[in-house]
Amino acid sequence: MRIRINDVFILTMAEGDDCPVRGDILIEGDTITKLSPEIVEEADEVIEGGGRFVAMPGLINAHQHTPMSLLKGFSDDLKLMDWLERKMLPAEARMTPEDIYWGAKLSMAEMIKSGTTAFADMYIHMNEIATAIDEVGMRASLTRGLVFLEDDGGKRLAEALELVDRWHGKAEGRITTMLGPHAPYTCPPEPLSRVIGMAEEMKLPVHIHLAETKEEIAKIREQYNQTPAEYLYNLGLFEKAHVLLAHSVHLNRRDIGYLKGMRGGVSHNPVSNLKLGCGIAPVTEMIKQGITVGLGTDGSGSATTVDMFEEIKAATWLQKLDYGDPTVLPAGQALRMATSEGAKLLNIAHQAGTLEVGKKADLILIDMNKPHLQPLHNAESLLAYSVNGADVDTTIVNGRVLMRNRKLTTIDEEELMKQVSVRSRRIVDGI
Ligand SMILES: CSC[C@H]1O[C@@H](n2cnc3c(O)ncnc32)[C@H](O)[C@@H]1O
Ligand SMILES: [Zn+2]
Repeated sequence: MRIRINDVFILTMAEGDDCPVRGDILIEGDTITKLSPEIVEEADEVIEGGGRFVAMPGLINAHQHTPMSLLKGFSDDLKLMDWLERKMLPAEARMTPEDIYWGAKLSMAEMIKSGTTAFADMYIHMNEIATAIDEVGMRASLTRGLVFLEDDGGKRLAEALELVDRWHGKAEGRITTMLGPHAPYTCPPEPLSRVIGMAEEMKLPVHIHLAETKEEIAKIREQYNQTPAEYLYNLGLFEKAHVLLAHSVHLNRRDIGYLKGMRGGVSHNPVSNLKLGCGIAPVTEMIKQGITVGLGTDGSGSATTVDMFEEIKAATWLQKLDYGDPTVLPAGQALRMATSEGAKLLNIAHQAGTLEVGKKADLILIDMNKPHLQPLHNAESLLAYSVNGADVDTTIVNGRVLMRNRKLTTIDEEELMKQVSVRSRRIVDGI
C-alpha cells in the first residue's frame, strides 16, 4: 500500500528542525519513504492537503490506564488516596474482561481523534487491551500493573509474564511490553527486587508510578526512612533497566541526581497532577540535568481527558508559572516532550517520535484553516498554545489511516457508544 500526502506543512520534530517546510510525504507499507517539496510517484491513496494542513509526528502518551475511560467523571474532586481506594479500586473490581476491552477502545477512539498514535498503558486484563489495540491499529507499550500488598499466589506476576510472552513484538510489531510494579507504596522491597531482577534478565523496561503526592513521601519515609526515588535507586532499578517513571512530582535535588544517566525517563502528567492537587513536577530542573521528560495523561479516571494537546499547554504554562518566567519551557520543547521525548520513554525512538525517512509512518494532519489557527506566523507556537485535539483531521499509524476527515476507520463509533453506556453504568452503580 502506498499513500501520498500532497502539499502540507511538514514539521518533522527532528533534532534542530523547528520550522515547517511545505511539501509532500510518501508512505510505502508501514514506513515513510520520502519527504520532499514535490513527489510524483503513483499511490493507492492520495490525501490532498491543499496547503491547509500541518503534518507532524503522532503524539505519544507516555502514561495511560486506558480502561479507566469508563470511570471518567464518576468521581472527581477527591484526594488521590480517597479517589483511588474508595472509588477506583471498587469500580475496577467490578470490571469484566469485556469491560476492559471496550474501555480501552473508548480511550483509543479519543486518542486517535486528538492526535495520539502511541501510548504506554498499565492496567489489568491486558490480553483484552492488547486484542483491542491489535484491532484498532495503534502502537503501544503494555504492562500488567503489579500490586504486592497481599499474597495472590503469584497470579499477577504470572499474568505479567504471560502478557510479555504472548504480545511482545506482536500486531505487526506495534505492541511491546514492560514490567509494571505499580508504585513504591504498593511494592515492598522483596517482590520489587524480584521484578527488577526479571526486568534486567529479560531486558524489559519497567513502568512505575513515583513520588506523586506528599502523602507518598511521608509513607515511604515512615516505612523505609527513604524518599521514594532513593528507595528505587537503592534497589538498583535505575542501573538495571530502562525505566518509565510516571509523575515524579516530589523529587528533591538528591533524588534528581539518582535519576541522572538513567535509561528511559519521566512521564510528566500535568493535567492529572493539577486536578488531583498533587503539585508541580520539577520538569525544568530534570531537563536541565539531562533527564528525558515526556508527557502523559494518566487514566481518564483522573485527568478526565486524554487529549495530549491539553497536556502540552498545561506542561508549559505550569513551568512558566512556577518560575514566574515566560521564557521557561518554550513551545518547541513542550512539543518535543509530546513526540520525540515520549518515543524515547517508550523505547521506540528508532521507529517513532519524528518524521524521517525510514521511520514508521505514525503521523497526524492538523487542519489549520480555522479562525483560532490563523495566521501561521509560528507553527510551533500555534501547535503548543492554540491547537486542540478536535483540530486533528487525519491520524495515521504504521502506514494505516485510523482517522480521515475526523471519521474513525477501525472503530465502529455507534457500537462503541452503546457498549460504553451500558457497561459504565453497571460498573459504578452504588459505589
Ligand atoms: C494495577 S493497574 C494500575 C492501577 O493504577 C491505578 N491508578 C490510576 N491512576 C493512578 C495514579 O494517578 N496514581 C496511582 N495509581 C493510579 C489504577 O486505578 C489501577 O488500579
Ligand atoms: Zn497512573
